[in-house]
Amino acid sequence: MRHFDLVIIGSGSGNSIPDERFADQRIAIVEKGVFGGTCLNVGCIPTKMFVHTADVASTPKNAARFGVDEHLDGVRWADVRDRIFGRIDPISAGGLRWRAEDNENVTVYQGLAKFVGPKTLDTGTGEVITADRFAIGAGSRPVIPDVVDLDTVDYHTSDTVMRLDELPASMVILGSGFVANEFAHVFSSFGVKVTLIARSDLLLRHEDREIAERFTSIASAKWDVRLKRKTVRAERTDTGVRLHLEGPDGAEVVEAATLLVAVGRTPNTDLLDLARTGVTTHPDGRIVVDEHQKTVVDGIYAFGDISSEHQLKHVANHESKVVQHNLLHPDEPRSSDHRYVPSAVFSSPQIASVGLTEEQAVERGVRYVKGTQAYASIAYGWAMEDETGFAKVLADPATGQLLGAHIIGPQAPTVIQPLIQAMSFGLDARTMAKGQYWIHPAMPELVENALLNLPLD
Ligand SMILES: Cc1cc2nc3c(=O)[nH]c(=O)nc-3n(C[C@H](O)[C@H](O)[C@H](O)COP(=O)(O)OP(=O)(O)OC[C@H]3O[C@@H](n4cnc5c(N)ncnc54)[C@H](O)[C@@H]3O)c2cc1C
Ligand SMILES: NC(=O)c1ccc[n+]([C@@H]2O[C@H](COP(=O)([O-])OP(=O)(O)OC[C@H]3O[C@@H](n4cnc5c(N)ncnc54)[C@H](O)[C@@H]3O)[C@@H](O)[C@H]2O)c1
Repeated sequence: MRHFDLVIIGSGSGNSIPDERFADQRIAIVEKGVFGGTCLNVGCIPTKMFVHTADVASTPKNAARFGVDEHLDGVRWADVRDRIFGRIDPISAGGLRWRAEDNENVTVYQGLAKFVGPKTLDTGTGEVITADRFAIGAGSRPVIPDVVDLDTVDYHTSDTVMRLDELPASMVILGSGFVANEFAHVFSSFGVKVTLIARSDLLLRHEDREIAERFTSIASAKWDVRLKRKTVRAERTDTGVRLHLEGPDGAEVVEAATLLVAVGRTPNTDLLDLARTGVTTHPDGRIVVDEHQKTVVDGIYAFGDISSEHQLKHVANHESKVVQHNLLHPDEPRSSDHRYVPSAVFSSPQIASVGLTEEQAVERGVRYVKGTQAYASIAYGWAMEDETGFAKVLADPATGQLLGAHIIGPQAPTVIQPLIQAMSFGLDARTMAKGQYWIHPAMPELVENALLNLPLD
């Protein structure tokens, strides 16, 4: 049986662990799917390439108010898709080739890893291996909801919908979170009639309520948004799919050419037979880790979607760097920093947030003051004719320390970054607003004014 110093399960964020400092270690990487993981192949990167393309396709809709008349001649789906994957697929293939052929100390196993004993792994390739240490970054996969007869219809998840052969005339999207709202923007901008089915009373209900309410109201004007609906049964039709729903007005049906299921992601722990090696999991399936990303088994670490409550690439990257350090310096371990984890929804409009929502502040009894600023009242907002976007900041009334920040509107994920920086480094709102220049008339003036609008002494 071959023995390694380190085995990495999953080639997503885990692939960045072995660098030149590991040159004297024998390393195995086990990957069951496409090399490079979710973000590169079926997640952040292709979706954002589609989102930008959707932004380009939707400009004519908003052009007339600027006195510019434009029209969309068409969307060449095959060209859109092939531009994106024509860039991504070679990166994945190149990454695999580099690890498998050019890294002398690394062996790549292309199979489904499963523990068969303490620190003993079946690589799914016919070979069982052992190692002193393991780094588990096996990620998550789409949840398939319990809807009667769903298995009898052709449905897509984020894993497959970006590679459709052709654009459908219509799409029903089950779910109301990140994936649902990003793809609703993409496909509706390409001319697909989109219906969104949400269980909750709001889209993006994890966001600050005022932000989710604003988003839901904008989305409802563009898409057929069905809130408070339970999907009970799916049915195949001659032209696609029919969903049977129960909602506030009783039973109803929705039909579309294509169904996209986007109701969350579950960690891939069930594939790993972790009990064989003693690694424990939370009730929701995530691997239990401490602040050093260590599992309960000495020498076994986990990071990213398989263990984190934040299913975000910047978190997976951060945690994999912590694992990398702790593998190299076990006696001086680093801790992961989850104090201010930001997130962004790249839909239309865009949303970004960090820290507490107003509802969380109330629930936790945290004292706060609030400052808001509309894009419509800053100079660049006039330039963009934005009428719906705003920023909202929450701060401690005694110290001025920022507690949370939420932005809906153009380039929100970029505009929010100085607030993430201020929170991470403990810069108070007044010093931040008044202690630096803000380029005029640029979009960060939104942040400056939201800070100045905080009722602080
Ligand atoms: C559509 C979509 C859009 C997203 N957009 C964003 C975004 O804009 N920003 C953001 O921050 N995050 C985004 N995310 C989330 C982000 O992609 C994930 O948080 C991140 O990729 C997780 O990285 P990871 O290294 O933990 O796992 P992954 O990248 O998923 O890597 C895990 C790898 O392990 C492999 N694997 C699993 N089980 C086994 C096994 N038993 N044996 C061998 N191999 C195994 C898998 O095949 C996979 O390649 C998006 C996700 C999706 C689905
Ligand atoms: N921009 C980004 O950072 C980005 C983009 C895409 C995905 N992601 C990550 O991937 C994860 C998965 O995304 P997601 O959108 O699938 O999950 P999500 O958790 O964001 O949203 C899932 C939604 O589906 C709803 N839901 C659950 N079961 C349902 C059912 N049976 N019928 C109808 N609705 C149901 C939930 O109430 C929830 O609102 C996210 O949590 C996020 O961390 C991030």
